[in-house]
Amino acid sequence: MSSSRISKVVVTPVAFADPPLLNVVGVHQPWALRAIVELHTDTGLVGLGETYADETHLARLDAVAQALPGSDPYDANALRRLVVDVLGKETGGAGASFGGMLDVSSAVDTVYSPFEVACLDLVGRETGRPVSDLLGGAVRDRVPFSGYLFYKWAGHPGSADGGPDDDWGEALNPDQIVAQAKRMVEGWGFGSLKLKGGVFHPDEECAAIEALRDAFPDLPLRLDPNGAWTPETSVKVAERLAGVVEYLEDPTPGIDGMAQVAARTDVPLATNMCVIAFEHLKPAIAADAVQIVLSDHHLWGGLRRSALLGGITDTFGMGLSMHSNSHLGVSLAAMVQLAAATPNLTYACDTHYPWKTQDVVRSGVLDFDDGSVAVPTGPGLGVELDRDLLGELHEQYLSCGVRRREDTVYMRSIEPGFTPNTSRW
Ligand SMILES: O=C([O-])C(=O)C[C@H](O)[C@@H](O)C(=O)[O-]
Ligand SMILES: [Mg+2]
Repeated sequence: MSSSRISKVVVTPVAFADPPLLNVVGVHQPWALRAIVELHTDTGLVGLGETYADETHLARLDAVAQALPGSDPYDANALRRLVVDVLGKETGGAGASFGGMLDVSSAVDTVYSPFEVACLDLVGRETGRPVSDLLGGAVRDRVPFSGYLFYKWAGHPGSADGGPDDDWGEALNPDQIVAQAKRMVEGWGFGSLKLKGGVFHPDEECAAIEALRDAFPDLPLRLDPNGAWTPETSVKVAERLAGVVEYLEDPTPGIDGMAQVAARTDVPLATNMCVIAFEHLKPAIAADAVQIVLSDHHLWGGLRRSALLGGITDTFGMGLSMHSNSHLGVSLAAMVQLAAATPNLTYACDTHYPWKTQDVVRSGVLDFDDGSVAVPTGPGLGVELDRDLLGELHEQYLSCGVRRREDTVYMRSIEPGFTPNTSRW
């Protein structure tokens, strides 16, 4: 039994430069926000977690952080009770919204997650075991990721507080998407590709997928329009891309809509939008609405609950993939540890990692080779904070002015008439 207790909790909001990546609700702001959670113990250890940093979420993290000293990092059930209690007092059980695409009915899982990850990091450091061992043991020593392609502008248009322009250039047509994919494949070795759609008419996005198929005959492909299409259009796209994509991700919103599409196509449907909490699994499975669930430990309540999700998808014969949002190295390490210990991870995981140019962890641990990351075998998550970089990215948070993810608001500052493309086509 451990004698260590949590003695101090530090939550540091950070901002890092993010390119103008387009999606169904708008465009990424010049700065992406994350919060880095540090749990210090009275035995001198530090455990790490990473999560969203929208200001409402930050306030909830801070409330939990204040209540946490004295807690036992081994007692995940007590941690969850504490989060439920604190949020009950702070919010009366309100949900949370993360940038227009992800709304959750309860904030418990998203607030609990970075603390649970940091506790597992602590326990791993104390016992000398990698987090994958604490989740049941690694079943693979490398975790495959897919190259995440985005339509994008060449740079952030004339924003006074804009971040530095990126060197990816414009990607607004099939040729430019293929060029982006070549850079992803050549630079990181990805063995599968996902295109973020929901930006242009589905015919154009299908043409981009077909151009990718011609350019990369052997790579599995995915298209994710984040619910931009009606069920009718989704069926037409599925007919056109049958045999071309390994799955279509959230072609249309909602369990009912996805079920209508699933009934009329053999193309597997994946989701990180209509099944984002345990309560959604029963209706989705009953309606056979989705064949693949994208797990996400930030959203599903940490690593153990994500492992539980893996078990449920296995039980019901569903596929399992992994979702990402713009993130830094602590999240990547947690994703890698979880994926390492997930026997039925049937698809390469998503990651936004190639899109960022800054980090808070020391380099050299989480390198991509052949599109995959070697599972760290050292204690805990296997990554260390670089305190200079943490300080730098915190300064960027303080000065950048962004306080929540607002893709639609930012898009409207550039195209005032913009309305989200949800169910548009
Ligand atoms: O698979 C997904 O739906 C995502 O990756 C959601 C993200 O928010 C993505 O759309 C983005 O970064 O714009
Ligand atoms: Mg998705």
